[in-house]
Amino acid sequence: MLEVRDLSFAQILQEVNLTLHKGEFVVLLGPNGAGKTTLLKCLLGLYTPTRGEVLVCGRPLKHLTYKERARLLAYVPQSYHPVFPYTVLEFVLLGRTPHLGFLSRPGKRDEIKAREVLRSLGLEALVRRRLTDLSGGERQLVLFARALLQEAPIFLLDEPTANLDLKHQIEVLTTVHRLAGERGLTVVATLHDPNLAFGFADRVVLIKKGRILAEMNPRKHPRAQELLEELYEIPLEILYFRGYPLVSLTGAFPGNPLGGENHENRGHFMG
Ligand SMILES: Nc1ncnc2c1ncn2[C@@H]1O[C@H](COP(=O)(O)OP(=O)(O)OP(=O)(O)O)[C@@H](O)[C@H]1O
Repeated sequence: MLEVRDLSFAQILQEVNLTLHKGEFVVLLGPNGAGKTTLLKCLLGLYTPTRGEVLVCGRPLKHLTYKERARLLAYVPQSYHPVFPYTVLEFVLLGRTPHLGFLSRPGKRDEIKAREVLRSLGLEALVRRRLTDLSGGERQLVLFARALLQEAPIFLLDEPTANLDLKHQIEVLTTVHRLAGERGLTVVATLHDPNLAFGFADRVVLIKKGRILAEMNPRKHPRAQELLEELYEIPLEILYFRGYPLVSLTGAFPGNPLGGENHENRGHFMG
């Protein structure tokens, strides 16, 4: 569905190879500045790779028109600062643009779809509110709604849960996971919470200093702890609870006798 071949971008990304399948939910995990957003922007065609290429459904991304790209790829950016005071409904309807003819406007059916998507995310009360007046989390959900309305088969999400409370984090990731399963959507999301990544992703790709450090099966990986410690350069533990890996940082907390400089003793302290 989406293939990254030997991609380098400036000094930021080096020799990235990645194949993303239909219906797969892949999470990019890595420290600040690792290159995750840059990779998403290369996948979108906002940045042109210095080397290598991106293939979408077997076609080089650079050969696709902007409209073709918009039909295939939906993007939710990390942050969005609206300039125009669109209402939520007007803004979400912009997601239909790639499906409309030249100079045509969204019709009644588009509006019904938009309202359905907003309702499915519990946002019906916001329909007439101005985008400029929303909280960061509400705006994030509206961006997600606009991307859903685009009905693209590939979803690129940059920290989709960053401004959301626990309930909405779970709601967004559950929706994404469901859509990947039901509609065969291919999803690439960057996340900063490894526990959410392990809980929802089919595959976790670790990115460090612009390179892929490893790809992991999120449920079980023999070197999970070692790899995450290498990724974040902190001591941590992975505990398994009800079949899910949970990353614990207690070994690094101040006052923990087995933490900090003594973290080589970790693994013996589980209480
Ligand atoms: N337009 C740009 N010009 C120059 N350097 C850039 C540009 N965009 C990003 N960078 C640099 O590239 C590196 C990777 O940035 P990127 O935003 O891709 O990281 P990230 O993994 O998404 O980080 P975060 O988790 O903090 O969002 C950083 O060092 C950043 O400063």
